[in-house]
Amino acid sequence: MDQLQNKSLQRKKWLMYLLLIAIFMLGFFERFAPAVFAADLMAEFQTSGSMLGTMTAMYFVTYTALQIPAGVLADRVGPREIVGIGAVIAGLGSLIFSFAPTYALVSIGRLLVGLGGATVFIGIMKFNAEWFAKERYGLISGITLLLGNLGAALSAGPLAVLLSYATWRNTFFLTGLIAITLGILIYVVVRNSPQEVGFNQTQAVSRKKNRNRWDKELRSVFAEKSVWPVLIASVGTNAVFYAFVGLWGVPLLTDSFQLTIREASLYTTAGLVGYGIASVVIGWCSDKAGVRKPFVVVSSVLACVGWLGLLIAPWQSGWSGFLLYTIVGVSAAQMVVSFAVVKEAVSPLVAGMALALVNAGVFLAVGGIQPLFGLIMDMMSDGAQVSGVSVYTFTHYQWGLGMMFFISAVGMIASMFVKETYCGREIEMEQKEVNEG
Ligand SMILES: C[C@H](NC(=O)[C@@H](N)CCCCN)C(=O)O
Repeated sequence: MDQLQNKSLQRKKWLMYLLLIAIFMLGFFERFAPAVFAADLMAEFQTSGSMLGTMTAMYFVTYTALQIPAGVLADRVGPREIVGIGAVIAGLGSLIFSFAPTYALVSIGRLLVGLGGATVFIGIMKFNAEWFAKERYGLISGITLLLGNLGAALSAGPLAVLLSYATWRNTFFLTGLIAITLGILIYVVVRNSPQEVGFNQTQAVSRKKNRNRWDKELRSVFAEKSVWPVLIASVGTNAVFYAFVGLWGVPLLTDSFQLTIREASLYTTAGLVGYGIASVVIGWCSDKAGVRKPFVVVSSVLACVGWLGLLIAPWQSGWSGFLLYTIVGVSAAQMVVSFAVVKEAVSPLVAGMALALVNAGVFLAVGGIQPLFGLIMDMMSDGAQVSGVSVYTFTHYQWGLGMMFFISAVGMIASMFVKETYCGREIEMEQKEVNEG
């Protein structure tokens, strides 16, 4: 490939990445936006908090359930088709949401947003695996996660400001139109791999030769021993962190140290900022070092230190609290390296399925850990309530924190069994041997 061709290929790659990242950020925005509109939605549809919760949870249930199918489709069909069509479905869901006159219809809209959105992350990760050099996979995964979380941050602060100018219906109408436009553009512009634009043709032929039936491939991913320690380690860092910042991190501070919700949110924000920055740093460092496992192990150890600190250290609101929330946030960035390890541990033909398995596993774990934390506190409390709401003290939260520490400790043990993939060099050599022999 001459220099001119290479330049034009690079330009195309970044344009495609930009389109994909735009729909990814929009998806994160839509995921968290109902929190800002909660009061308006409840008033408009005359619903209780639990009905509102059910409606918003539809997104997460569909999203999680469709991760593995999305992985299969990413491998068999390709990111262009699944993300393009997924974005249009999510956009239609958003439009239905914006016009819905009833609770049932608004829920259907939300369900479609989850259904279409489920394809996006796995599609991008598969695209990254095909288009970016394996030596850059950690960095590009870190950047991808950071940008997605920026979309989530936009749905909190700036959206609340926007609300004084626009209604929730206008906002979802607009996001619906943008998603449909992006979906069409992705379908037209994105190509699944450099081979589709004429590069690396020999690789394309050898890949076709090695294809199996999709169910056989999926079974091979579930049977791949090196995927499971990565998943357990990621639960011990990433799932516990998400479960905490998504639900218990703020009430712990308001109940134990009498902070306001606004003050307490600064601590979870510190954790999320640490998570975002560390995602890029860990990805970059791991690529540069040419190894993955030490980064997985160290972040697992860091998670244990953070949760143990929250459990037994004499921390307070103030710098010590900020520090511990930031430590557990930083440790959660392990996910970037985890995604890289699973992608490198399996054949490129099934990378989407392996990434989807780990992502779905972490999502499921978050869904399990959040209620378990509450259940443990309920079991340990004397049932005291004020105006029908349970009252918890720091001692009750310590039981929940103990569970978090336990999960992170199991994750740390699992991290020791994670396979070193040397940033993909190992599987490349194995494939060369297969192709030659
Ligand atoms: C990119 C994102 N997945 C993640 O961030 C995982 N770490 C799992 C997070 C679970 C949050 N409830 C996604 O799939 O959109």
